[in-house]
Amino acid sequence: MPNQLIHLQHVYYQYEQTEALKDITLTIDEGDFLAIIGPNGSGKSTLLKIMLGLLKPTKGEVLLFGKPAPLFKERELIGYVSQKSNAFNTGFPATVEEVVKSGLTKKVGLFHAYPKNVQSKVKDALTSVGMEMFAQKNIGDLSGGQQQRVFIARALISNPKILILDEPTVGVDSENVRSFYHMLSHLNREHQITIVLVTHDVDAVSKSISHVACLNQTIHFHGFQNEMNSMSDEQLEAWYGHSVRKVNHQNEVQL
Ligand SMILES: Nc1ncnc2c1ncn2[C@@H]1O[C@H](COP(=O)(O)OP(=O)(O)OP(=O)(O)O)[C@@H](O)[C@H]1O
Repeated sequence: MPNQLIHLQHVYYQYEQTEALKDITLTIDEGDFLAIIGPNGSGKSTLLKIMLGLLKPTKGEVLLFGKPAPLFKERELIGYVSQKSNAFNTGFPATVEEVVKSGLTKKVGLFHAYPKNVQSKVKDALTSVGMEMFAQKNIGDLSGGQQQRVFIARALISNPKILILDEPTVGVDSENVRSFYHMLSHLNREHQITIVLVTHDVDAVSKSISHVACLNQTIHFHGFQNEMNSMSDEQLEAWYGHSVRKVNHQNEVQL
């Protein structure tokens, strides 16, 4: 039986005025590469925050690595790259190496010494995202896509088992989006890192992912990427909330 890293059971989340999530039951197994897709305001970021244990569900249960979320303490097992990472102050005078090293802070604490092998950890993290040549560059001198890779390296330095990314390709130009997803696919397949991401790039991401979840308050579909092609137009419209056009490219679905 696959190892369940995250399990949500009948989860609801209510902001003051808005019911953001309704009856979500979802399991993420070790090795999955899951894309969560859905229209604006459909609850994607809220769902990620629930998975991270940052928001407590109004109703329902969240298990992280088999433990109820409030009892889960091994935070370094879950790497997170937020939407805000790419709104980084590009004038900030930090090298790529320093940014990646700062990912260890939650493990060593602010005033503790870094481990002796910190340089090799930085190098390994940068190599895994194809950015080892940029270690001494100022982060502000990199493109949006290169910065995102550095933030992923920062999340990877504490050896997480799962990486959670909220719209990681915002600020990545369209030519580089596919190679960005290819890099994530490499992390998933070669480094055995489970990946969950929120994205609007249904077409570009489809070659890399194993699973897809279609969200609009509740989960309208969760399954293998190629099974999404079997969703009827009625199901797609119920999910998306308005008329959509499906274009099949062998195993791809474009909306
Ligand atoms: N802090 C908050 N307080 C009140 N309502 C909120 C808050 N955050 C989100 N919401 C509402 O909850 C719903 C889900 O928001 P969420 O940000 O999770 O959606 P999303 O799918 O990530 O949206 P987008 O694609 O636009 O980023 C929306 O109706 C939003 O207005």
